[in-house]
Amino acid sequence: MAQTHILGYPRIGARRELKRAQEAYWKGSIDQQALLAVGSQVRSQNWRAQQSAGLALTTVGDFAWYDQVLNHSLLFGVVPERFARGAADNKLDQYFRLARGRAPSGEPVAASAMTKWFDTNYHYLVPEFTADQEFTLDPEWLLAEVREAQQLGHNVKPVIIGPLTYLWLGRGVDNALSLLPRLLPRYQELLAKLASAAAQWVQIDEPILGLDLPVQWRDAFAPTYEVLGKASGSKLLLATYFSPLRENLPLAFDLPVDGVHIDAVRAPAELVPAVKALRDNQVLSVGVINGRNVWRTDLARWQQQLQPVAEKLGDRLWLSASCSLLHTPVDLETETTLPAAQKTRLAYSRQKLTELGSLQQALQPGAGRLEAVTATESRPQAEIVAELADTWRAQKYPERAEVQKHRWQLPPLPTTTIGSFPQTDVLRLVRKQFRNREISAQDYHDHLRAEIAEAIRRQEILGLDVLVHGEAERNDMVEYFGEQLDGFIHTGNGWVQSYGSRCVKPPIIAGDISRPNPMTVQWSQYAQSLSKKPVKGMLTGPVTILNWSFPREDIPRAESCLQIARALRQEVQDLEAAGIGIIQIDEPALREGVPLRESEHREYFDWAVGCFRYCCSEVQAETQIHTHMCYSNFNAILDAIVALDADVITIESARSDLRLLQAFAGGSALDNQGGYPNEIGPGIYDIHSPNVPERPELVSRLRQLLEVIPQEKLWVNPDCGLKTRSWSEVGAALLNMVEATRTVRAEIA
Ligand SMILES: Nc1nc2c(c(=O)[nH]1)N[C@@H](CNc1ccc(C(=O)N[C@@H](CCC(=O)N[C@@H](CCC(=O)N[C@@H](CCC(=O)O)C(=O)O)C(=O)O)C(=O)O)cc1)CN2
Ligand code: MET
Ligand SMILES: [Zn+2]
Repeated sequence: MAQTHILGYPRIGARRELKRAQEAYWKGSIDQQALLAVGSQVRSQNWRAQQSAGLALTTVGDFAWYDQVLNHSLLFGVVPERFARGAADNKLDQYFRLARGRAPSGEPVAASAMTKWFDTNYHYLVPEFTADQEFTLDPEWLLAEVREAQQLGHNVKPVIIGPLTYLWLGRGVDNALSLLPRLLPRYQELLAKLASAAAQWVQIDEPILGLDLPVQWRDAFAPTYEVLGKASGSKLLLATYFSPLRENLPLAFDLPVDGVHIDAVRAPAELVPAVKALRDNQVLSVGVINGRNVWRTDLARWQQQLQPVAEKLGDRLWLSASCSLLHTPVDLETETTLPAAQKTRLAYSRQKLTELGSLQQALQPGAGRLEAVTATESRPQAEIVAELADTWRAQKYPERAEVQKHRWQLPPLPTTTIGSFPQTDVLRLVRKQFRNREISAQDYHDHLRAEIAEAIRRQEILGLDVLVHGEAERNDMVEYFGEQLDGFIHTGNGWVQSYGSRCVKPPIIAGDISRPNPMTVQWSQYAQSLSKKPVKGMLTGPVTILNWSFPREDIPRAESCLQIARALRQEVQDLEAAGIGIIQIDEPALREGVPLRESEHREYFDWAVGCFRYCCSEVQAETQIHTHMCYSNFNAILDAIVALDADVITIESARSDLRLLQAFAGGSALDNQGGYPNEIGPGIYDIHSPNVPERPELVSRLRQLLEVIPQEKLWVNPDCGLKTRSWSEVGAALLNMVEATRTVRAEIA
């Protein structure tokens, strides 16, 4: 009989218990003991969910106080100098300082860099290596969790990130692979410890096997796993996900491991080759339940496809979700307000465990045929791309720039912000009261207007040049639009971890999308009425709305993206007609939607970039279009960014070096690119940390920027929106930013 297991489970808790406990601990309102207790509760609930769904193994090691990659940095002693002080007495606080730059004990320090986990909206903390990096093993946390689960009666399968993926994720050395000989012995020791803790199986994740790997990285797999296979007293399950294995498929199955997991949702065509490549003593774990979406699985389809595999492999077939369930919400049972008709179509993490059991039953000899779902017809992607062929604005940038310069009369180095201002406790509370019908729509709207007026007043006092309304009306930049548009389901408790304690509630695209009413016009218009300075209209772009929602599975993503773009184009036109002359269309998720395999990039950019341009293809030359992106690492997609043809782009750059900006500035000897031809606002300070930037450091940052970017193209702004910060931090930081800009303006006048 086929066995069942999962690669990982969400750790936020069914009601975001962990988030609340973390934040309370950081604020000082609960002590460490209380935080530890909540973590332990979440773990035992997760394990019980797996056990009671009949899974053969319980996955342990997927829990983290902040991030699973950071767990590994502590596991292997990858702790940069600046965090080492004061560590001995409080390990958890050291961990939080690495993650966020501060903790209840110890001095504030610059936090580790954060970046996207493959093509997801989850962020991990980047390991910081040095050329003389030493690795030490500190397995106590992991071993304690293994013991904790065993004491609760679980058949434990620990999960760790494999050495090659871990090194791949890090920064700080030119060739991280050169560190492998020093890291590998620590993995050997760890595997020995897990085996003596009686782990029969260990899951070792190597998702980089789904990437276009440089040859030296591919070549490193065989010798690495030769060593690990021998060292391990446990059986090893090599887990891959998010992408087809393609040329790495034979490589993966040839490794001396006892099983391989493939993502059959992202790579259905690899099921047959995987069965062929499987060696006699290996198990094949097939991820058929989608770990990246919330729709119920078409089990009939998998019953049919897996029947012959199940007959051939017997208990060497393992059934699983495609990837860790970290990326789906926890439990559909906590949704109390969703209509039954919607609820029956959905499966969150807990329901996915049940689906595994149902599929297992359906693959038993003599099981009845499951009822098939009828597929909807959809038009081919080529037709969509054809519809997007001509979306360029009537005038080219140089011509537009002239008109816009004349219209706005901005000072050199114009200052602005990215859109959101602090979402205060009061604001969230008022929104909650409105949602629970404790206050009227009128009262809620009055409150929002007061928030907007306050944001405008503060910006006027600070002396910023291009203002924003502050996004007070938005719970989230994607969820808000999902609620305004037809075709989306919005959930009450569909939370997914984004980073640390921060979660998002992605809306679900359930049908064709359209815009019944203007979505932002009244707020922007009100804000503009309060100031003579331009106030930017603020929209989330079509690609970001798509990528940060749960998509339909019955039509191509490009089709939904175009539907969203049509709705946004109407909104853009309405904003322009209401006198909003600068409109920002954020596309922070353009980057993460890029397929992991380069061969698929072209097709993605054709429709993604086309959809963005479609939103603004009708506006007047004098209307200035801005866009915004975060999470640096833009070099590889600069051509696509240029093709968006926005008049101004603001990007995150404070934590990255000038190499990034050289690419934007052009003339980089490395790739010989022409750079970004329009205006650009590289973020001059990091908004993810509570630390306030000092004026002298901002002045020198601006001087550096002027060395690579021409003065007439340079804007001044923070890295990203300010919603997660407090007003006291924001006021102090922006004042320093404006003052630093004045200093530098005087120098160039
Ligand atoms: N979708 C998305 N992805 C993104 C970003 C983003 O902004 N949106 N930014 C980047 C970084 N990621 C981020 C992700 C989340 C948050 C964030 O602030 N999340 C908030 C939730 C935002 C939200 O929806 N807030 C709701 C309130 C939800 C809530 O918790 N309400 C309480 C009541 C209010 C309270 O006590 O706080 C409750 O229901 O119990 C609102 O404003 O209405 C959080 O986890 O705390 C920030 C950045 C990349 N990916
Ligand atoms: N306009 C948005 C904001 O300021 C852009 C955020 S990008 C994650 O919050
Ligand atoms: Zn941003």
